[in-house]
Amino acid sequence: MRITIEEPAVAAAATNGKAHTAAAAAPAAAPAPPSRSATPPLPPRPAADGDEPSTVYEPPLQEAVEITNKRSSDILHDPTLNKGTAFPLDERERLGLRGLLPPIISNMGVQLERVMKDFYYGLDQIPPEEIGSGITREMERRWRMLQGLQDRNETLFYRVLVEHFAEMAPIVYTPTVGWVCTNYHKLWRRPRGMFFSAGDAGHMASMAYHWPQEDVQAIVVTDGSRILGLGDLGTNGLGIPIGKLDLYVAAAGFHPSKVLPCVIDVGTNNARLLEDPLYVGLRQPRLRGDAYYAVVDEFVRAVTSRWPQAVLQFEDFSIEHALPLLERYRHHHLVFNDDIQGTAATAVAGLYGALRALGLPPSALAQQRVVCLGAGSAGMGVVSMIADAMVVQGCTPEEARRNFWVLSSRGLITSSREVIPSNVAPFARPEGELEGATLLEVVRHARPTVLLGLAGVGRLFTREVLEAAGAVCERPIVFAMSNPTSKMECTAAEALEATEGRCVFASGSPQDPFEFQGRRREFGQANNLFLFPGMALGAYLGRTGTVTDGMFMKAAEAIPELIEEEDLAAGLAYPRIKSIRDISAAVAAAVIAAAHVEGRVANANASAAAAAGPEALLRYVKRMMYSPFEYSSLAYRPLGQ
Ligand SMILES: NC(=O)c1ccc[n+]([C@@H]2O[C@H](COP(=O)([O-])OP(=O)(O)OC[C@H]3O[C@@H](n4cnc5c(N)ncnc54)[C@H](O)[C@@H]3O)[C@@H](O)[C@H]2O)c1
Ligand SMILES: O=C(O)C[C@H](O)C(=O)O
Ligand SMILES: [Mg+2]
Repeated sequence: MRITIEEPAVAAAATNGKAHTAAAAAPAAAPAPPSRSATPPLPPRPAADGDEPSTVYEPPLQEAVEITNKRSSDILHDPTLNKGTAFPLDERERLGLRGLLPPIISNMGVQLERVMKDFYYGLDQIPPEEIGSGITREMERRWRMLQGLQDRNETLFYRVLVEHFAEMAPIVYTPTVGWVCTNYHKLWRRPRGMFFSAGDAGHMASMAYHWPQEDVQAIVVTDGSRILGLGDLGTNGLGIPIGKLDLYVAAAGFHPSKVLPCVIDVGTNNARLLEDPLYVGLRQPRLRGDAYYAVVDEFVRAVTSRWPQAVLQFEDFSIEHALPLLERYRHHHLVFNDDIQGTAATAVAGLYGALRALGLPPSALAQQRVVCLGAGSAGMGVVSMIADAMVVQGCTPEEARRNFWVLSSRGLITSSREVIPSNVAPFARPEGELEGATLLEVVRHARPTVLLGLAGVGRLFTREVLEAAGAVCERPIVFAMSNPTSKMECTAAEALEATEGRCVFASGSPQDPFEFQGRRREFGQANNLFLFPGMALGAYLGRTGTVTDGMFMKAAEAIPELIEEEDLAAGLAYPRIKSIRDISAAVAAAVIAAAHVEGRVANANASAAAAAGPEALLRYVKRMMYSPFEYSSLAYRPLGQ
């Protein structure tokens, strides 16, 4: 319900000194006569049918004051009340909107500019060519269409997404989501998720209560500092948690109303965004050091106090903060870092899958020689977990470490380098072994069986590198894991051509099948989408308190079991993503089983299911998953009607 107060414009002019609304700016009317009583005179009664015409009725000018008893998202979803990014701070505070809108308060002129740029669609948005050859205008159109559906009817949106996951994941998720984040401030329609910023210090705990859902089970948060391989996109990075949580619902059966995408805006160092009048994030350089951690700590306290059972996934934090934040919270909170841990488990799963495809047992992992391009959050997470998996397969930690050659932007890392981060040091090659060597030199020298790309730069697996990999190994495993498509180390076609079709290839961003040497070739997607939805579901259902390395290891081992025999014969290292719900259920069950062995399952039902054995546990997980295949009833109906 809404109450509209209409006041004579002169009153507004008297208090404010100048007319400041569209209505008040209309041509001036004669001032009302001074009143002798304390109550203002009633306006003349409008003429009614049958009245003698006397004077022309002149309605008082209206000041646009509207008082509403609606709050928070109900206001944003009421088109007559909504002002989008133009809500001033006092209204944001009084109406429970703080946190539901980006931190910048725009005026209508900026909003108008955004609309007009969109009206001349495509003239201002970054052309898809710049984001990557994988994104076409048709993909943009499909993204807009699906987003409209999600805003109107989430049940139908998720039904469509579940039924057509393989076609639609590349639209709502990687790689199209990279284009969405780059253009987020230009595509802006209505907010989804929450915005916490450095300007909200001291307010975050109360802001969490502005979110209308009492029961939030999963939160994905970014600070926008390393969005895919696209760098610092500031508040625009919120597109990534939104895409990840779309997969939480579609792939793992979280209820759509119980997931919460968040961005922590501590500024951006992206000059293009800072100069763009349409940018909706804080216009300041990124906070660092103690000031940065104070903001993230307050955010974590705010959301974990309001929703203590929720799983919190950290996503796309730059190398400076990704590992320190994980270490800061992982021992006391239900958190994980998808880029470090989810990617690592995905790579281990893919290697087990590739070995199966090559007809080798899991124990063969311990004999692989691995060259990893990229020593960042993802690269070192992957290398460390593969080494742990090699130990599971029978070698000593020292033997495992000798199987790796890791390169950063300065080439091969050896212990003769002056500064080596502590998580990289165990994998530095011995002093004197080709410090700073190029990838090509390293491939020729190390004779790898596995080539991993996690540098986020694009096309570093050149034809020469791939030919060398094919020359030193009969069936090299090549995973070009950087995202989005433009940052992949090589395409599937490049890998196959350079190795005469012998390599087992997978990539972080999807690759279409094609004919090669008279045979249709398809490829696995080495993307953490195999891990994070099921990991979160298992941790949430189990109420596991924390997320351990053991839970990730068991999740990784569960995935290759699900590759179909005919797909193994065709050289696929991963199961097909059309089976993503079964895969996520299996991952969740593996996670609960591992946590059960570690004595961490606090939910009695999950614990009993784990105790009853793998089949009972999988059945329990599947029954707990939300399905968008039926609308739920919003009116009471006796059973059977
Ligand atoms: N497929 C997946 O599931 C998945 C998961 C996580 C991250 N990624 C992708 O991995 C990439 C890296 O992510 P990150 O979080 O590790 O980033 P990061 O910034 O932490 O690390 C990047 C690393 O690449 C190295 N590097 C940069 N240029 C290089 C060059 N020319 N040669 C060799 N190394 C170079 C840097 O030195 C650094 O070690 C991104 O593109 C991201 O999208 C993919
Ligand atoms: O988002 C993805 O597609 C995978 C991964 O988390 C990444 O950062 O690239
Ligand atoms: Mg990521």
